[in-house]
Amino acid sequence: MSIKGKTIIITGASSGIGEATALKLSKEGANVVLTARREDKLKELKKKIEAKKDHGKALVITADVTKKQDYKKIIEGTLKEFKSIDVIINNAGLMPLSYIKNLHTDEWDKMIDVNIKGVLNGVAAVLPSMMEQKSGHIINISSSAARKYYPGGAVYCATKSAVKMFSEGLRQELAPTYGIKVTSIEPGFVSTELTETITDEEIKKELMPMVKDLTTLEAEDIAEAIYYALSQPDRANINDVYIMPTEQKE
Ligand SMILES: NC(=O)C1=CN([C@@H]2O[C@H](COP(=O)(O)OP(=O)(O)OC[C@H]3O[C@@H](n4cnc5c(N)ncnc54)[C@H](OP(=O)(O)O)[C@@H]3O)[C@@H](O)[C@H]2O)C=CC1
Ligand SMILES: CC(=O)[C@H](N)C(=O)O
Repeated sequence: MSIKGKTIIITGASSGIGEATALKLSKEGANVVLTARREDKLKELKKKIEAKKDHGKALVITADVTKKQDYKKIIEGTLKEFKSIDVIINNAGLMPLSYIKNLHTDEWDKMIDVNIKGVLNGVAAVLPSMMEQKSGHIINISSSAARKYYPGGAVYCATKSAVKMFSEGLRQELAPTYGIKVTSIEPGFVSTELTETITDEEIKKELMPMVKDLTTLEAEDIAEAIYYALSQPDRANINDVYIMPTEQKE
């Protein structure tokens, strides 16, 4: 199914997976709403997209996913410019890994606020118009971390498990009744800015050298997986996509 002319909101579009996804989906003709906190990065991306022939349009709306009033701005801005909302990709996230004994409780709070509540806020914001039009697709970026613990990941893994299970509940409640599709994307290591959110010195020493020797996934690989989920016929819902670097054991 073509996504040409569809309206797609992408959170965390200022770098990594969000940025690569915006480029891929606009290349396929979708109109993308780019949201994140760093306006300069979003404006650069909009320029890049609109400089390409045959790409969809791009709209920049700066927003913090933890703020419900920012979502109001996203929805109003999107409907004003593109008239409908077909897809939201709840991608914004952070990963300040740490060992529990080090009690980085402020970072635990931040992960819960952005990785879980940010997704809930996104879903709550788009549902009224998707339920009314009886169609839509919600894509939540979970992680391979939803399926297994890895060092320093107790809270991060918990947030990603929450997103995975919430996505399943959302699908069961909304797909059969409202025709709203739901997909959980669960990647292993992807080279992005995400590891820059790590402050715990033990993790930096122990985990990061393991990642250094790995041929990781690229953000473009995840963009392709998202495009695959979006381009299925109406009758097919891709529930989850679990994608790992070939060299990543667990
Ligand atoms: N990289 C990896 O190995 C994997 C990543 N993931 C998940 O993919 C998603 C994207 O991460 P990735 O691309 O790797 O990392 P990046 O650090 O490159 O991207 C994170 C994005 O989230 C945005 N963001 C962070 N906090 C907020 C906030 N409060 N409000 C709005 N936007 C926010 C950032 O934008 P800004 O700072 O401008 O607001 C940025 O655009 C995350 O959910 C991550 O957990 C899942 C599995 C593997
Ligand atoms: C668990 C992973 O492989 C991943 N790097 C993530 O950021 O979620």
